[in-house]
Amino acid sequence: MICISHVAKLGIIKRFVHLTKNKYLHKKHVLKVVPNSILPYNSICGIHSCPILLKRRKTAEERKLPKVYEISPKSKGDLVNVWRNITVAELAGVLQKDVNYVRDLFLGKIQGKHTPIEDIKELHNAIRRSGRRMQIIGKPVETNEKIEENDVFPRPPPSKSELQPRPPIITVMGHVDHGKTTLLDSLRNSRVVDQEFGGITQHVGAFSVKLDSGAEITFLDTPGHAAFSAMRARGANVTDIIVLVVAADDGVMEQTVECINMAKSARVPILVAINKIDSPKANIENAEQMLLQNGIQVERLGGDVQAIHISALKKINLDQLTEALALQAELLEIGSDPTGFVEAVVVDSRIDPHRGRLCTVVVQRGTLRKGNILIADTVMAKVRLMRDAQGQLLTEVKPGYAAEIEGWRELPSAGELVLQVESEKQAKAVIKCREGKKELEMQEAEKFAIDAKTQHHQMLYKEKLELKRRIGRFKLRNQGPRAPESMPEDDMPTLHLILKSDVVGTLEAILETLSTYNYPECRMDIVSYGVGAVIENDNILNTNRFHISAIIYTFNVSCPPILQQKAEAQSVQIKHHNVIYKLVDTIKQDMNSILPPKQVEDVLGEAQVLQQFLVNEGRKSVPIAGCRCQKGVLKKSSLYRSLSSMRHLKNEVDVIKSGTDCGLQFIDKSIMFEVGDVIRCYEHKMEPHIVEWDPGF
Ligand SMILES: Nc1nc2c(ncn2[C@@H]2O[C@H](COP(=O)(O)OP(=O)(O)OP(=O)(O)O)[C@@H](O)[C@H]2O)c(=O)[nH]1
Repeated sequence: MICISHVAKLGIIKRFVHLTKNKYLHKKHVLKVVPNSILPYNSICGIHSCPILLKRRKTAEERKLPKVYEISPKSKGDLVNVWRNITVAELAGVLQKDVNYVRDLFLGKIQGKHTPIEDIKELHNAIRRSGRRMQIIGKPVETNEKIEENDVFPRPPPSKSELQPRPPIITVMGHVDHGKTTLLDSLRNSRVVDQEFGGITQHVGAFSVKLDSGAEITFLDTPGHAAFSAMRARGANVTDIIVLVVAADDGVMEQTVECINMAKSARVPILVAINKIDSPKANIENAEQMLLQNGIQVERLGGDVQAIHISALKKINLDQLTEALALQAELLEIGSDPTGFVEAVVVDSRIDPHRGRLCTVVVQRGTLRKGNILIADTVMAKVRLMRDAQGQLLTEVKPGYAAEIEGWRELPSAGELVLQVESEKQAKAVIKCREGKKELEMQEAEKFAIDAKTQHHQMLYKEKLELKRRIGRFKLRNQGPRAPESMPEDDMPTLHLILKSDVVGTLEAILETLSTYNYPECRMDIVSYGVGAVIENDNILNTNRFHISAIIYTFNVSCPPILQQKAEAQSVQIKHHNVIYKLVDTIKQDMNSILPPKQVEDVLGEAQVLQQFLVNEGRKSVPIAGCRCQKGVLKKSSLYRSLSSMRHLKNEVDVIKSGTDCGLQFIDKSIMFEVGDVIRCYEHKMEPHIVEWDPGF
């Protein structure tokens, strides 16, 4: 035992502390040095008074390991309510601890925040580790109202008096290579197109252009298609006008038509830019005619869609295009309310290696400023910096303008609606509530999927049921005669039968037994079945309705004598039973009696090949099997019917008996023999056909 009284050499103490695994090392601690440990005894001796408290630090490995909570064998802690498939986040709520604490309780076996804990035993152990007890209850339903309470929504539309003019937001769309990027590039006066990999638009964002008139226009500098679809998919219609770029040398192409349809379904006005007019192959009339064929009638052809003929590359008529856009925007009376909480739409988001998460938004309402707390779906941002497309820092962003925002905790997706909230606390509450909503939606979707599956199963079940009914497998009190036309017209031997039983239960049991019948060579046709004595109708069925002769099988029911006589007169058989297996036997016999006899092979004898001889016949050598008859007899007339010669020694014989050697030659001379082959002699014979049916008893 050594008493530590002074910490002079921290390094030594650290090593010592590491050895002891004590949480704190204090001068009052009495420590034991294990012989042969890495700490030499002398290094501790001579240490004097120690006024400090040392906290043992975790090693890197220990830091990685989840905290271990012991399971208390007889936990008498608080009782907590949990439910099956409770998630880690939900359990954290129940235990009023954070998610990491809960993860530790599971010893790192469960990681995801929203992972449901399926293993009840694991859950039980984890709760015991927390010193509580658990009881399983049904999952508490969080009502929609409760969830809605914390969510935020866009404000109601502003009144006309609150509206102030704002730049129109333009999306440029068109077929691949028709010049969208070049147009945006020329409008912005930068060379985006040159920097693109393979010439395909990858740059994403939005920028505003100031016209000579002082008016401004904001262009969504994105592959119009993708941005537009993403925004539409999330219900955000950011675009005021679509510029449809059509290359004059190519005309309307597949994607041009798609864009027209998109614009129409979103009810966004179109302005056509017939591009590449500088190209020698340019055919403006043709392009306009093609547009007409696709429902876009330009002004020159008597319609109301403006078409500006431009060259994006040579910057021809670009002013005309922007002026036309400004004019159209004026006609549309585009305006917005720049006051109050910000409402915006995410145009794009990306991660910059130096600046972190960035997201370009177009402000639709309110004025965006540094420090604003924003929320997009379940992602929040505290606006740290705002820049325009040229990278200039902005102090505020008014409606109709775009800005790239820094300060996002995670990346929001394009098309998400961005809303300003009062504080980070409110943002967190909104996120929680939206996550709750999503979970509910997921549960709904799951429920929907389960319901759909159940319905599908029920449908299958009903179909099977119907099938069973048709083959007479299912219980029905009285199943009327089936339609005569439901019987296939073929020559297959068929036993037509009518069943009469005393009670439904027995009838059901008989039908169930009959349903096991599946011998393919004789059909069982249950014409009708029912409960009760044989009635006139059962009998008449045979002659009048079906022109078939069905046998009436009764089970524990009688047949009035008069009907019996009538049946006999009409050669209708009525067979009475009171034991099911006997009834089944009778049915089998009746089936056997209608089946024609079948041909079977009757093995007469077997011979084993001992040697193969090759005998010359004329110029050919033919094989002969030198055999010994081992079973029965070999008959020349029956053996394979292809035997050309059967000899004992040198004599041609007709029969070889068991134990006798012989030489066999087949008509088919290509048959070669090997020692050990078995040659079987058989005859065909006719046998009564016996139905194979195992009803299970
Ligand atoms: N002659 C001529 N060529 C043009 C004009 N505008 C674009 N181009 C050329 O057409 C090609 C395609 O132009 P882009 O601007 O990349 O076309 P895009 O529609 O953006 O293509 P994607 O990004 O692939 O959808 C490039 O080689 C441009 O130089 C024009 O006005 N005249």
